[in-house]
This record gives sequence, C-alpha cells and structure tokens, in this order.
Amino acid sequence: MINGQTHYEDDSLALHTDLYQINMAETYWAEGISERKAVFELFFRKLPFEGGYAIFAGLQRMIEYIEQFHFSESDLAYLRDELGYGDDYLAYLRTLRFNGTIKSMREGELVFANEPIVRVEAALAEAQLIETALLNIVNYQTLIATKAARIRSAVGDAPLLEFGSRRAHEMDAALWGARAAIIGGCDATSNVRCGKRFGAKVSGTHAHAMVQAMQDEYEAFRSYAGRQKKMRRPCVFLIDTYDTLKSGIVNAIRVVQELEIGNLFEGVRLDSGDMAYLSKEVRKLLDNAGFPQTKIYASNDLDEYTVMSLKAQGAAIDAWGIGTKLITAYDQPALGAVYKLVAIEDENGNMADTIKISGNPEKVTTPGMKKLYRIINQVNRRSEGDYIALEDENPAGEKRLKMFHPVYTYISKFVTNFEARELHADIFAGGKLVYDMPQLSSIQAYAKQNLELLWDEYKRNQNPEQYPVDLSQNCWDNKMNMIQRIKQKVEGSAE
Ligand SMILES: Nc1ncnc2c1ncn2[C@@H]1O[C@H](COP(=O)(O)OP(=O)(O)OP(=O)(O)O)[C@@H](O)[C@H]1O
Ligand SMILES: O=P(O)(O)OC[C@H]1O[C@H](OP(=O)(O)OP(=O)(O)O)[C@H](O)[C@@H]1O
Ligand SMILES: O=C(O)c1cccnc1
Repeated sequence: MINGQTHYEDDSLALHTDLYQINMAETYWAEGISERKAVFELFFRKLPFEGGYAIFAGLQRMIEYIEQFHFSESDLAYLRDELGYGDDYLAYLRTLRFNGTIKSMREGELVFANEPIVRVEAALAEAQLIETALLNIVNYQTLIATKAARIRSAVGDAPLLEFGSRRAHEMDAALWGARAAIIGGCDATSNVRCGKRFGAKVSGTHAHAMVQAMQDEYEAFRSYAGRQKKMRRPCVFLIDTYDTLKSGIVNAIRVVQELEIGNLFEGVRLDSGDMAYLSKEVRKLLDNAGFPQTKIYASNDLDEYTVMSLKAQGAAIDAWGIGTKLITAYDQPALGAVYKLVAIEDENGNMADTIKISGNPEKVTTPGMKKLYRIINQVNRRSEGDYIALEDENPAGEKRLKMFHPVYTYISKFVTNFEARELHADIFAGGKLVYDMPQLSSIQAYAKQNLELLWDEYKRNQNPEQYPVDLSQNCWDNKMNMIQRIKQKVEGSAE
C-alpha cells in the first residue's frame, strides 16, 4: 500500500490505453469475434502547421511497444480488483500477445493528409487494444519531426541544435522528441540520454548559472575554458549574463587569448536582446581579435519564423539552438491522426470492407485494404503525387496513370514515365518482427532525400501548394458503391 492505495507494479504498457478499448475487446471476446481478422489504418486528415508535408516518425517506439505487448499480472490484478473485470475475460487477456501483421511507412518518409501511415491486420481484439498507444506515439513524434524539418528549412545548412528537454511535456517527450527532431533535420541534441539510447550526436554550451555561481564572468569563463583545454574539448561561451558587448564578448576573447586556446574557441552564444544587432557587433569584435572562424550561436524562443526574420535582417548567426517551440510544437500542439477500421472478416471467413460516413466528405473513410504509392516522374525525379490503390492493383504495371482529386474529381491529370514506389514496409508478420530498424543517421538522411523529391512549391513554410493524394479509380468506385449501399440500408430501415 502507498498512501492508502494498493500499489501495482508499473511493469507493462498494455494499460497505456483508453478504457473503452478494454471494454470493446471484452465485447468482441464475449461475442466470440475477438479472433476475426480486422484491418485498421492510421492516418491524419490535415497537415500540421498549415504546412505542405509532414515527416513520419514513431516507428521505433511502435516496434518496442508491440514487441513487449502483454498484460502483466499486476495489470490483471488491477483490472480485477479495482475495475471489476471477470476472471474469464482476464484469463483471455493473460495469454494475449500481438500476433498480427503491421505495414508502415519508414521513419523519415514524407506523409500527407488522408494516406495510411500504418496498416494493422490482426485479430480484432489485438488490433483494437493497441490503437491508443500507436496514435499516442505517432501523433507526437511525427509532429516534432515535421516541426524540426520546417525549422531546418529556415536555417539552411547551418548547425541546428535541439535544446528543448527542459520544456518538453515530460521526460518521454524530451527523449523521443529529441530523436524525432534529429529525424527532421537537427544536427544534435542537448539530451544526453538521446545520445546514449539512439546514437544521436549530443552538443552543449553552458548556462548563466555557471557565471552567476562564480559571481564573476571573467573567472567563470577562465575556469570553464581551463577545464575544456585540459580535456581538449571546444569552448562555447554564453556571453549575455551581464552585458553582451561591454562584458561577455570582451571576457570571452580575453580568456581565449590568455589561455592560448584559439583552436578550441568554437563559439559564443547569444540568448537575449536584439540578436540581429548584437550578432553583427559581436562578429566585428571576433574578427578584429583574429577569430573569424569562431561561430555565433543564438538561442531564446526561436522558431522558423524568428530564424527567417533574423536572417532577413542580416544577423551574423552561424548556429541555432532551439528548444521550447520545437519540442512542444508550440504553434500546433497536436496532430490529429486517427485509427479507423477499413475491413473485417465476416462470419463466413471473407473479408468485408467497412466505412465511416460523415456529413463532411473529407471525413468519410476510404474502405478496403489498400496500398500506397508515391508516383515519381522518371524525367525530373520529382514526386507527382501519392496514389492510394486497392490491395490487388498494381499501378507500377501501367503505362499511363490517371490521377484525380478524391473529393473534387474534376481536378485530374495523366502521368506517364513514372516510378510507382510503394511506401509501406513490412514491419511485423504473424507477430514476428521482420524489419531491420536503420540507424538514426540513416533515417535523417532518408528524410532529407525524400524532401529533395518534393517540388519547392509544396515545401515552403507559408501557404504551400497542396500535394495531390489521389485514389485509384477502383478505390474511388469501391468507396462510392459502399456509400450508396449504406445509404440505401439506412433509408430502407428508416421507412
Ligand atoms: N532582431 C530580432 N528580430 C526578431 N526577433 C528577435 C530579434 N532579436 C531577438 N528576437 C526574438 O525576440 C524575442 C525576444 O524575447 P524577450 O523579449 O523575451 O527576450 P529578451 O528580453 O531579449 O531576453 P530575456 O530572455 O532575458 O527575457 C525572442 O523570441 C528572440 O528570439
Ligand atoms: O529558448 P528555447 O528555444 O526554449 O531554448 C532553450 C533555452 O533554455 C535555456 O534557457 P533557460 O532560461 O532555461 O536557462 P539558462 O538561460 O539559464 O541556461 C537556454 O538559454 C535557451 O534560452
Ligand atoms: O547547451 C546549451 O547551450 C543549452 C542546452 C539546453 C538548453 N539551453 C541551452
């Protein structure tokens, strides 16, 4: 007992779910349909940040979650003793593991609205119980990878450092968010655990506390630089604790000259004030003192918009440290990915498509098992759009592909001389992991390569063009037929 409450070991993630999933799984079990094959798709309906693309991240954590998925004895005890579930249902949950098949985009893949990022084919109860965790993982990590890519596009090729751990929404978010930020294009993170866990490059300067603790900026810089020199590590001095131009930069240059560590004088960091003005002044002082190689780092509530503004003002900033607005996706705190049932096995063992109807045409789900292709123009090597086809179709075999908008169908084009690249990889087959997770650096390179395939018009941070995500004719016909059938059924039963 802790604080008068029974203590249950936190030893599995199976209860990292919404209660309704456990109740739905119970209904399936009680009805004897929990083992029916079900197909769910995970997708979002609107790109984040009013942007033109998103970058998928979250697969590694999904894999870790699925591999360890089981109800522990303490989970079962809690469900029985606190929530009143019966022993017969709990006995079923005790042996439950994920035995299904998962296809997913690779991390670093570009993803657009309404396309299946992940497809889960599994026993109905298994597929249902993992919904919340999958959405939780993908929604956050994809959002952060996308925000990082937007910031990277503003920064250009300069070093970009993720500094957000202290402001992230708790520790998991700091760790996985830092990893997602690397996928989206950050060069390094200040989160050391992310380095240890995923091989991310780690990087750091020092804080105001070190200067305040020594109560004298010169002494503080001297002590810091002395130790860095001894360890042959580079120095980056934070120069705004008292006065950037009158004190900070003067003390930094003095210490470097006295200790003769010009070769280790990596940079100075600005963290307040007018950074366009200050950076230009600091640049002059560094150059005049003979340190043209020394970089000026900037941090302080930056994002893609402040970066663009500072660059437009000719700020002499060489490296960017970005925390809060990146790790919290400050201007768009959530990605609305959903997980929808698209097919279910019927009582005869045949797969039947399912649909969710809505008054809003963009919210009507697309029924059936589908594959997703990126149509790449062979001549200019740019992406023409994405193409969602039924499972048994193969656009790669076609000479001339008709692509049309799934809602405004008059918007259409024919594409020839294209490569149809399938975007899903096999991740789990029959419950077994069949995917080799690439290194973080390769995932980052993959994201960069994918962005290069995209026309600039879709990539600009403000008011981008809409990238086409089209349905094949068969897929569209199947959807329309199904809408008709459901309408007739509903109208028939209303009469
Ligand atoms: N020249 C500039 N143009 C546009 N934005 C700038 C410029 N210089 C700084 N900024 C941004 O303006 C904001 C200034 O925030 P704020 O006024 O809170 O900081 P400050 O007063 O300089 O420092 P402190 O952190 O000590 O409060 C920050 O987001 C910073 O990145
Ligand atoms: O501004 P962000 O984009 O979130 O980047 C991270 C911030 O965290 C630190 O500030 P903090 O005031 O927490 O500590 P420090 O300045 O004393 O180091 C750092 O100086 C940055 O300003
Ligand atoms: O290393 C830094 O400069 C740093 C790390 C975290 C937050 N702000 C700055």
